[in-house]
Amino acid sequence: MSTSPITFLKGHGTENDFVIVPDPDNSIDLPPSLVARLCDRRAGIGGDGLLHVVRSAEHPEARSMADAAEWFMDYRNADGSIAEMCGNGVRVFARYLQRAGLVGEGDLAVATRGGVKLVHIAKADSGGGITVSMGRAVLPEGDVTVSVGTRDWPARNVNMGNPHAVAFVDDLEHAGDLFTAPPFSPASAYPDGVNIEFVVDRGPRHVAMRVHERGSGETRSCGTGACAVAVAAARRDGADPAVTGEPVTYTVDVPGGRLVITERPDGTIEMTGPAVIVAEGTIDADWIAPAA
Ligand SMILES: N[C@@H](CCC[C@H](N)C(=O)O)C(=O)O
Repeated sequence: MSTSPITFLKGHGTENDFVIVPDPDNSIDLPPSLVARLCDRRAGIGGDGLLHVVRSAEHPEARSMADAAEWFMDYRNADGSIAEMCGNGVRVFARYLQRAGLVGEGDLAVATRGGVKLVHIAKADSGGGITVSMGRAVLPEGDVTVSVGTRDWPARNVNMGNPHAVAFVDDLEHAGDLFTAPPFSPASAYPDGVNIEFVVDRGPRHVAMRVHERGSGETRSCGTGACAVAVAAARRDGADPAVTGEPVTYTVDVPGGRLVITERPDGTIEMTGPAVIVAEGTIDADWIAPAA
């Protein structure tokens, strides 16, 4: 079977990096094994994940959202697994659409497995950041424990469309090398796996985090994770916009930069951060389908 070359781009948001595969008609076969090879940093292009850019009307998982959002972010983790949402990814996705001339500055709706997300692309002369309305956090009841080596911490279970465990620690070094996923309990809290954030305070409504992402390992940033952290920090600090009627904003530093997260009195969460397209190229047809 002959394989065609694939056009790709590379981009990142706070150094959470992605292989971007534009495929408006959903005609490219992207099995998990190919996604994992593309995301491989030595044998492939390299990325924490892959953004498959498809028209919503052309994708079975997004057709029902096509009236609300023309484009579907078919997000994959670096190991080829599927995730519901990627906060940094959706900003990079919007930046790609803008760069390709498919959308302009201003407002845009993007379909994701976690629902339609509203995105605002700021004008270049006002910083050029991208703000995403991430929806509401869900905080399931129940104690969760995360451990690294001989240390363990209670963690807050926060669902941002995808699952997170947020642990406040004394020192980010206590998270260790994060080469492997930290154990958590009970297993029943996260039947589909979890993204784990380790958090320290930096100042009033200012925290820093490291993350081990489900399906990708330690990454330099996680947008949904930063939202989960901001909500967990606010509740720990006794701040609940639904009670006070006032929005609450946290600055969340990640190894790859800074995200600003605001929770509004109606519970909706906005995330603002950068999104950069780095390169564009073509994936060799022979590499896509190696000889048997
Ligand atoms: N890096 C992303 C999250 C990507 C999905 C995650 N690994 C999962 O499996 O839930 C972000 O910026 O939110």
